[in-house]
Amino acid sequence: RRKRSPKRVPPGSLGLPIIGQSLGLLRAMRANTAEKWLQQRIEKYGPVSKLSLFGKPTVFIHGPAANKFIFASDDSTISSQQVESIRLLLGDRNILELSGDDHKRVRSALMLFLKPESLKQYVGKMDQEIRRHLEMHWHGKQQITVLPLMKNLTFNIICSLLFRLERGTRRDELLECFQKMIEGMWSVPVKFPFTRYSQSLKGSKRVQDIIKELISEKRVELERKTASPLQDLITCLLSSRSDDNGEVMTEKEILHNVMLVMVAGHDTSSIVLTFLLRLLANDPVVHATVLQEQEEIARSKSSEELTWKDLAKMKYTWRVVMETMRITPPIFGGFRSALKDIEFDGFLIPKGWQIFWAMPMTHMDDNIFPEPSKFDPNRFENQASTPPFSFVPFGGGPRKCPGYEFARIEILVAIHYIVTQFTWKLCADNNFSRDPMPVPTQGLPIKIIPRKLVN
Ligand code: HEM
Repeated sequence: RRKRSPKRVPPGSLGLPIIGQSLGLLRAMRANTAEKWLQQRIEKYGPVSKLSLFGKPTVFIHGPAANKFIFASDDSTISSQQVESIRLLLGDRNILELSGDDHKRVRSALMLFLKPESLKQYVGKMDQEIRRHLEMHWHGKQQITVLPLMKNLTFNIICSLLFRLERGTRRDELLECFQKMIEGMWSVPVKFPFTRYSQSLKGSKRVQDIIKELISEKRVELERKTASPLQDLITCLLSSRSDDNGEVMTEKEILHNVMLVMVAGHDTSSIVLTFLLRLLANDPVVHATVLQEQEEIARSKSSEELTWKDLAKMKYTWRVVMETMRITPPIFGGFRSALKDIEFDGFLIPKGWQIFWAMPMTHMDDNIFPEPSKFDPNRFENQASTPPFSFVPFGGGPRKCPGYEFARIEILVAIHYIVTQFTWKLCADNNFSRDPMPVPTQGLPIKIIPRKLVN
């Protein structure tokens, strides 16, 4: 009988105990040189290497096959893995913590509201929220800072669409506590009273209390039939029923998943919008083409508000959004955990080790996207030509972002009104750091000039 040779763990070094290579990676993220840092590893050790990150032995993998392995493997082989500090803030029954049937059940319930057929009817509501935002925060101003405003906008859209929580003192309080929670989310999880993390925990506690109140109120409204099941995400989750007519999600699961959706949906879209504005300021040709497409839509639209049909016409603008996410994906990468000994590319990933994947490694690969640093939205003209698992800003497989359509609608509606109502110029340099999401210098201050509206 042929003896199978034992597989070996990938080359590389685990570095110093506990610290490993964490500080090096974090430093590179902040200096926006993380891609270079990873490239140097690849040159030194090859495409698969071992290192130690955040106290755990880790295998770094990259490329389309690695993305496929991460996104398409079944969750008895590798599991999604969240940092303990974040689990404490969002709750242990949020979808990122779930696997197998639990994950499928909660995901299907979320999709009832987030699927395009449901969201179609809310384009008008998003439209109103965005126009109100521009009226309040842009008109009459000469200079604004984009990132905080976009965060405010996406938070308000989430409150209005997902919770039907309209403007007022409760929404203001929710925003205040939510911001407190977010500020310390990625800080060192030390729970002394004065640390950022303990402030974050306090914020999370108050956010959870407000969401619990909302859930109870909506439960009563549903019973009295003064609310409809599809009016917002919470009523949708409360109303979804299993085959035996039982509730699909427990109250705790509804709470923890509402917490997660608030975080997942607010940061990512606001960053895409911010980088889109930065890019349009830097590229007059792309800006002119987007403006032309949006002005044509403004001229031809049949009602005051944009409709689902109008969004379908924004083909070039969406390509610009995709190219923005290719060059600066809001999510740099992530971690999974090996649940058993696994082989990848001829190497052993031992049970219990982390697996680290990084999105920019395929987005900036010149074999997949020629001249990767060039901003060229037309590379997405024929989307079928992009190889599978190469362009993954929304992830892939069973955990692919369920908020894709929600994000598409809010980004397109926002950009429609911004380009047709304003021109703008950057006031700071073009640099950004990662924290771990990309953050432009000073939050991207811009000078704005209102345009004459087209008829
Ligand atoms: C441009 C905006 C967005 C980007 C780039 C984005 C990106 C991603 C990515 C890459 C993942 C997968 C992470 C992984 O596999 O480890 C993900 C998951 C997720 N996203 Fe998004 N997202 C965006 C907007 C949203 C919005 C608007 C919502 C909700 C309204 C949302 C809700 C979620 C949820 C719930 C998951 C977890 C899915 C699961 O584990 O099954 N995202 N997102």
